[in-house]
Amino acid sequence: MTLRAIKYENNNLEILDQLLLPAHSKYIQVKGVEDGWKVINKMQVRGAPAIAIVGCLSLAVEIRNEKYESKRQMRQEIEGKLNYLVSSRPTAVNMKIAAEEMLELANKLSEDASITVDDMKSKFLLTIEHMLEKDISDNKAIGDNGAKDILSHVSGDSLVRILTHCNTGSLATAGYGTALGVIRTLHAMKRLEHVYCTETRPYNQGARLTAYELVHDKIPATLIVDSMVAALMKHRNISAVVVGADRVAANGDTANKIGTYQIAVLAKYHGVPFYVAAPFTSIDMKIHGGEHIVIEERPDREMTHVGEHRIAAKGIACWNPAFDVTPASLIAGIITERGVYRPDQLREPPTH
Ligand SMILES: CSC[C@H]1O[C@H](OP(=O)(O)O)[C@H](O)[C@@H]1O
Repeated sequence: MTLRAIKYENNNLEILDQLLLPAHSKYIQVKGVEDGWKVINKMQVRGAPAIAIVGCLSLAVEIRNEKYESKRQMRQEIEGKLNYLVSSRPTAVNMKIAAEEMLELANKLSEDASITVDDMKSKFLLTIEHMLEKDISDNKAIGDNGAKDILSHVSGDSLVRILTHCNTGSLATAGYGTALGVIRTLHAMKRLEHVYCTETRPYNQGARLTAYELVHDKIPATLIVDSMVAALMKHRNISAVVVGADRVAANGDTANKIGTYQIAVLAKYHGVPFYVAAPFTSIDMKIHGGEHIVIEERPDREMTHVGEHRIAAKGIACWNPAFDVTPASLIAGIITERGVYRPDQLREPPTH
């Protein structure tokens, strides 16, 4: 049974409530855009690609049974709902890119005199539904491209040891995953000796979600605390670090889960190649560099409590940025569905 963060059948949208994992596996229904905004903002569903897919599917669920007077009215309502969904979380670019693309489609359809308002709705809904299968095929291509590049830097048929951070698997996407997709492919090729996954405080995507996926898939793995990364690189022969991305700027600077930047610095110090795995739906060509990426700050309670249990002294001030930016200079390769690129190749990827 494959792990699914998102279930969408017969216009019924459900998401796996990731705040309850790994103890409880419970799906909750998303009945429209308001629900979509809430489950994304609360991080019941999270992960850059999954955010865009759930956001757009929540729009699909909402508009499917709506009656519109005209294509113009439909387009105007779509724009307002898409802008609302983009506001649910500011750092990952996928929802913003999806909203721009869906609005461009709505404009094109509303200006096409040869189609009716019902034609416009069905074409619009089909495009959203296609996001699910496209994300999975992108992730499998990322897995293949990443595994091939990592193995090209090791001798013979030796096995590799990979460190990853946060969760970038089936629980962050429509399925298979980005960085975890590379790990799944290496495992399928029987070239993966071991995975190390960080706990990823304070939301614990690594301990609660990545460990859950790795155990589910029976992939040999060890959980480490975030502060163990330097010791791990010193004492274990890590072949590569592979992480995901929430927003890659045009120069390759990458915003990803908090803690990624310090792992990249340690990888540079220890001579370990550091890869970012991300589909082009996570690459923001409209911003030059990482200094323009808005970093979401989350509630103090996500640091001071684990569930209902307080672990930090009452009254202490907290700083809880959910992401940090890794400069392109620390990134060996950006693994995409189209190939693996050096950061400076993103603007004009080489044609292989
Ligand atoms: C393929 S998921 C990309 C990215 O999203 C995660 O952030 P969050 O759990 O806050 O949504 C994490 O940064 C992953 O690397």
